[in-house]
Amino acid sequence: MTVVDVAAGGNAYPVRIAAGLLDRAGELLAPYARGRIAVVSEDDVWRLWGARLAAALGSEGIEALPIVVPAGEASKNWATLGGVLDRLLALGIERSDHIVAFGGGMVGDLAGLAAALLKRGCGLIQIPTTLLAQVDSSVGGKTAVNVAAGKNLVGAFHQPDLVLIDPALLDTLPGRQLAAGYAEVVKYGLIDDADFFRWCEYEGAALLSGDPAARLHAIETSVRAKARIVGADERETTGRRALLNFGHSFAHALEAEAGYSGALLHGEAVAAGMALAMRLSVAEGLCPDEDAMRVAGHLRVMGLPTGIPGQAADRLIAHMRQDKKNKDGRITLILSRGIGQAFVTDQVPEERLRAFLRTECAGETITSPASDWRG
Ligand SMILES: NC(=O)c1ccc[n+]([C@@H]2O[C@H](COP(=O)([O-])OP(=O)(O)OC[C@H]3O[C@@H](n4cnc5c(N)ncnc54)[C@H](O)[C@@H]3O)[C@@H](O)[C@H]2O)c1
Ligand SMILES: O=C(O)C(=O)C[C@@H](O)[C@H](O)[C@H](O)COP(=O)(O)O
Ligand SMILES: [Zn+2]
Repeated sequence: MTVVDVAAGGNAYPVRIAAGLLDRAGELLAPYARGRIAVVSEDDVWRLWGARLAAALGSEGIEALPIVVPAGEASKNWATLGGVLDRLLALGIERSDHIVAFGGGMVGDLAGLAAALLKRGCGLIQIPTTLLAQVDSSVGGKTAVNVAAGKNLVGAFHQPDLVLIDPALLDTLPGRQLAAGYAEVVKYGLIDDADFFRWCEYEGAALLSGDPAARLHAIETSVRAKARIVGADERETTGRRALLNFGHSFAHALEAEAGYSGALLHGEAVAAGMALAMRLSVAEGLCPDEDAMRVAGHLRVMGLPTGIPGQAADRLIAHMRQDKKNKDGRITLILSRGIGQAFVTDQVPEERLRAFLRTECAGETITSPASDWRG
């Protein structure tokens, strides 16, 4: 088993990674349970894997108390959060108890926020079931729901006490979801690890086709990168953690335009957003064109969207004005000086950003299964 420690929130917590870990959940969760433990999940994950988790917990005499919400990003909202909190209260969950988030990033963010709010904060354990959640959302303590004004605009930092990553859970994940999660893997290469981006170019296809070694390498490298950045800037105050938002200013605007529907997955939006961030960096004279082309080429080969034809630049800018990274009314972006050299800036005037987006929105469709989406 690989263990990566995340130093955040005053305490370090372990991220345990190994195929088959789900079946050891009873033994690993026993120190956090008192004969029973609430498990927040969603219907597809619970149908596929709920019995395995319940059996693993049962083997140590722990009763799983499932709270199951509908699958999909549309559940990451106030109403569902309220329902989860009511259920937790009805179950008599106490502040010293732990809640298990068992699902992808949607469940992780929703259950994480419920844990942050319940009785002003109870314990949280993440058992991520998508590639995206295993490489990104289960680690680092960001929790949130989407609201009418935008993506993730209401939330809290609430670190888990334990993260259990079982790559074998990805065996049932549909290919489109794997590819979407892969966008966040590529992100770590683009932030500050050019060698890892090169690894992605060589091994990304193996990872998506289910190769266990490639999968494990991608998860371990991603979790280590995330732990390093979160450890340096837990609450995104120095700018270091904001690097994890590479591609996200655009991505969140695109997701809002898609109405948080399954038409555009978060990871797909991040892929398009990263391609845009690279091209904007080129347009600003910051980054070699060949790097932007290399990134877009790789994402496209992996079945991810890299363009935004048919979108409305003004609408995207309106969403971007709500971004949490903005300060003093200036849009803050993560741009790039080249692969592995991302940085934070508020130096792109809104009018240049608008002109860039207008050109992009008027661009040609670049076809891939995911980029059929036109908003
Ligand atoms: N907190 C963070 O740091 C952070 C980081 C990245 C993304 N996010 C958030 O995560 C969310 C996206 O997460 P996601 O991509 O995991 O989406 P998701 O949680 O909606 O899961 C995607 C789909 O995969 C299905 N699924 C999950 N596990 C499965 C399995 N093992 N087998 C078969 N199907 C399975 C789900 O039913 C769902 O339909 C977004 O809300 C995003 O904002 C948060
Ligand atoms: O952990 C972080 O920090 C990230 O930015 C990771 C992102 O992949 C993730 O999508 C996150 O939820 C975005 O955070 P937000 O603060 O922009 O809502
Ligand atoms: Zn993300």
